Amino acid sequence: MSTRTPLMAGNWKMNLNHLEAIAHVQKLSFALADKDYDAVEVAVLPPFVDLRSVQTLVDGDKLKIKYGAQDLSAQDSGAYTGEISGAMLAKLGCSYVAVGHSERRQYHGESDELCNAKVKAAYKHGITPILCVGEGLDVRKAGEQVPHTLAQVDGGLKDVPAEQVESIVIAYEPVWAIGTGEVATPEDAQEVCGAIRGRLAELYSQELADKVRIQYGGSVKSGNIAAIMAQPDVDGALIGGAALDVDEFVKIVRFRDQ
Ligand SMILES: O=C[C@H](O)COP(=O)(O)O
Repeated sequence: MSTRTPLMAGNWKMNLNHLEAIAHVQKLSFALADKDYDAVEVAVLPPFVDLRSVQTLVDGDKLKIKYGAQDLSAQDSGAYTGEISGAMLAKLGCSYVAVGHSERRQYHGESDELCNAKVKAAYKHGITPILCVGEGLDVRKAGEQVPHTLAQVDGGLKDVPAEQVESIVIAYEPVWAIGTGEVATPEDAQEVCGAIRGRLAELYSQELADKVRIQYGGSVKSGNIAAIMAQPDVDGALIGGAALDVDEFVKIVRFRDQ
């Protein structure tokens, strides 16, 4: 039986300003109890401009909620207008950073090479990357979801050493299921998450592969999370829309109660 602690991470995307972020995290922390954190790791990924407020709240009230960013620069510092470095995120106490979310790949042209540089930048500054991978609808229709996604895993992890990769989180998010209400079936999720674990075993070792947490993401809600989490290679979820509703997010964290 897996000893991996599930990670439920709420990706707020471009929602909630810094005042709304404070109210949201306060409400979430009131709703969650110690036993929730014993069973599941809970994290939020707010917009950059909210992170200082979230840090102050989490530190001041000694909250057990983890937090992180939705992206980072591959560069450390310098003339990169609009970019945010891993060092800056580390200073803000970020535990996690999403890398290569499909919306970054789609709207900002992020390649596997850039994602690989961002994974390395995150580790350089002691932040755990959540490497996002997954296929679009055309790839799914062609039945190529496994090789497509494994190529993204290969690209994102190129030359990243085992001692770093053993802590990575990989989020499998079929693009056709993101924000569409079209959730992948639990079997769809398991097929690709299992293949990702198999690839980690090939690239590194079975021991390492067994340590890595692999999330599913795409229209996760309280009503479908239990069946997805019942799959042997799914270790949590990256949650978009449903994470903006505290009550719904808490129900997802408590998936075992359903
Ligand atoms: O990062 C989260 C994913 O893009 C899923 O978003 P969603 O839950 O709104 O479908």
